[in-house]
Amino acid sequence: MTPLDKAWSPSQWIHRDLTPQEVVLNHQSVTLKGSELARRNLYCKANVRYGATAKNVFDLYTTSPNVPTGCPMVVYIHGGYWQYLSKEESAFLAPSLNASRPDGVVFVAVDYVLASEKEHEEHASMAGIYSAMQDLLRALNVVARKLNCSAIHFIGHSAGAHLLAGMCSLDYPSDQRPWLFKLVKSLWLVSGVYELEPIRHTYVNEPLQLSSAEVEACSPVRQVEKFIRNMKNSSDAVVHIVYGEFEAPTFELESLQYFHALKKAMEETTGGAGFSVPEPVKVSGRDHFDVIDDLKNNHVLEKLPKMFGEDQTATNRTKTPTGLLGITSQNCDLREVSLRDVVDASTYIFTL
Ligand SMILES: N[C@@H](CC(=O)c1ccccc1NC=O)C(=O)O
Repeated sequence: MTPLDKAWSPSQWIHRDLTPQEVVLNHQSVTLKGSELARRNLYCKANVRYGATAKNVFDLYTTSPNVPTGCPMVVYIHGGYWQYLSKEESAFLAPSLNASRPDGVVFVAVDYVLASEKEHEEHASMAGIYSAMQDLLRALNVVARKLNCSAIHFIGHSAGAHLLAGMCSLDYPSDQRPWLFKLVKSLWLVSGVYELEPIRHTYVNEPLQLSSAEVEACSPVRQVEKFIRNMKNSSDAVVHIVYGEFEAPTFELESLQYFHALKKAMEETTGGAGFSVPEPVKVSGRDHFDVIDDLKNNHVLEKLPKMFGEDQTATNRTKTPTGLLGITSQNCDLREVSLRDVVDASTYIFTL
């Protein structure tokens, strides 16, 4: 293993009695088991299509098929260097998040095409994976508005944090930005990668084959102005940058550099950014993997109330439930959907 490969292998830097291979397998098994618990105990509407391929789907998990008005939506985008894992391992936070509020949450586990899935051709490139995030944001807005969600919160881990930051740094038509970002209340960027150039010189690049154009367009640290342009339409979102104490030093640096790039660009923005970025949180005693595995039960859970703010104990809310059954999509091209359709349609665009 070259020093550069090691620097970009989070499994090599753990302080646990496991081999690097074991720690990756352990992450997969913990997240899979947690997700199976969600599938057993929560209502799940699987495979809602948001984009061009059969992998551009997400699953919705709720405490009941009738979602009370005002439930927040929480979206999880998995990591795995754009090559491993799937939505099947992405619902492990759903049980604890659903239990953390009286009305639960609408939890969304996202699938996306992986670079290793060559059958998806151009969608399996970084540019393809990245641009699918536009479709994802549009689709989530459609569903959130249909279910009368009060807010959307995003959690991305590792490569998923990269995609989440990327989703907020893409070019959107200016007339779409206000409604696409209006519901966004928080981003949780956990152990992310924000600059792709170093990765191009490691084993991670074998399936990715990054071009220099992709490195430029798909490195969020190089696109902070677009992030600010988009996110100033959010509802005063908080951007949390989180990483573990026992990360590879490169990963700590990625988080700190992204934080400073955002801060600098925010300072240079006239009229205020419309969102805030607290100091990055370095979670003690955690590595790249258990920093997210344990989000459900200890150190970071105490931060979760902040995720929902005053929604926690909302009692005076009008509780008109909205049927989750109404939002099954079958081969529905969400890119054709406008906000008007979603708000005005008496019969919804999805068919059962
Ligand atoms: N080959 C990597 C694996 C890895 O980075 C990873 C595995 C599962 C979930 C997230 C990961 N990291 C970034 O997305 C390693 O050695 O740690």
